[in-house]
Amino acid sequence: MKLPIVIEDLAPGGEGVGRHGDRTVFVPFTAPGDRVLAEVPAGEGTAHGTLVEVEAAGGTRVAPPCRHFGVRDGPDTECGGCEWLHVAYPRQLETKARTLAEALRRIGRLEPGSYSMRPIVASPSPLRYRARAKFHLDRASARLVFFRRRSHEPVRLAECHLLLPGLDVLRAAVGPALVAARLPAREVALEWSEHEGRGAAWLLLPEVGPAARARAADLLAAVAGLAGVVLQAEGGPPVVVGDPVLRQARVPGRPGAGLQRSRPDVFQQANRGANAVLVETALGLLAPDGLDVLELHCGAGNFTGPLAARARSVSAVEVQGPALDLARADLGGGPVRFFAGDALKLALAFAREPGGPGRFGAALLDPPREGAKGIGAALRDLAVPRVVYVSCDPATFARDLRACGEAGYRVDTVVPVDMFPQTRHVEAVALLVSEK
Ligand SMILES: C[S@@+](CC[C@H](N)C(=O)[O-])C[C@H]1O[C@@H](n2cnc3c(N)ncnc32)[C@H](O)[C@@H]1O
Repeated sequence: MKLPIVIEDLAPGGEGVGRHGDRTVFVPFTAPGDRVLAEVPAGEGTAHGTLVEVEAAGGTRVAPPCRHFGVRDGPDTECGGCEWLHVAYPRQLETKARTLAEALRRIGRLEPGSYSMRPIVASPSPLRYRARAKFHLDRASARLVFFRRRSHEPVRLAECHLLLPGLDVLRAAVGPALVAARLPAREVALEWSEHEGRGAAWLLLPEVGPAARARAADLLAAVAGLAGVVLQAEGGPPVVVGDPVLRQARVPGRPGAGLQRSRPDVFQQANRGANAVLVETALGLLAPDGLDVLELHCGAGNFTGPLAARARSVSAVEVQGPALDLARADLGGGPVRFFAGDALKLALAFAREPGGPGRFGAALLDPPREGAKGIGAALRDLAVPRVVYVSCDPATFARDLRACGEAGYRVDTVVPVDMFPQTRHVEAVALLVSEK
């Protein structure tokens, strides 16, 4: 049935949310203040509706710049890449900060006011900010595509307003070249270095043998600006063709502030401008000057380099070999010692060593989306007085902060950072201080 609904807010899942009588209704592609007509399943209670028409636009609605965004009304619409291209950026920021505070309260048992919540840090660019992205190859159209929202149907991209212009050009060239080179990639990751004006690709293939390597060389010859490719079969080792190791400026436009190696199969923050602010925020909170620092989940050394410039020593832990290779190539010889392995196991092992407790004056951790279960107790056993936790998932972040609280740490400050404008995702940094 079609129901009139006034959209009151944005839900943590990204949809607009409003009420019809006593029913709460979630409607994608709506903005707070919109008066809409939505198709809603009959019944009672909470419902998920479909937008039929915006009868009157709310004050937070803006015109989305992309032809692929919004309700399905033709081929290549309802792209799953963005959620909030129709919502004014200040409202996106406000919603993200509130979602984070709510997760901290509900899951972390951290009441507002019991810690200092700083204003959310905006991305320097709300559009055209991505230096890397993952695509699928649609062989029928010879295009790199995103999937439609909640489906595996291809959206054959003619444009994407999240990609840096150089990455967008690479995207358009790589799809047809993959088909011409007969490389049946199931997934494709592309990365672009604004500093070098060149890019690299990672291809997930059914198998990687001499034929795939020869075809990858054809691909490199065919695509201007593509410097190298990493080929991988499911569960297999990465195979490098050409030179896929890019140099990214740590601060975009300021190569003098340092360069960092990256490769498309190794984790790296996609939003280089916001990443520079994230690193500065985390180090500002940690104050690592002159300290021996433990860094967990160091990846390719995003925080490690700036830490090494200020700390007395850095012990950096990472589980992924190629990430460590990049970090070592950039930072070997400095005051950094790298450890390959699981963050929790190594932290516990450090704590058991003679002189372990008290060995580190500060710690920084930046785990993947799943968080770092058990890390609170390990940090307590190490007697680390100050810890900065960087997270891309409010739910696991809140869970882990709660466990850190149970292990004797007080959450002092939290800073939300927007790494992913036009989506519901939010990054967060917390400073934890030992109460012991
Ligand atoms: C969110 S990324 C952060 C990487 C890096 N700090 C950066 O800013 O680019 C998380 C990193 O944790 C690593 N990782 C995942 N599980 C791990 C574990 N159990 N032990 C150590 N590192 C792990 C991943 O390989 C990845 O490099």
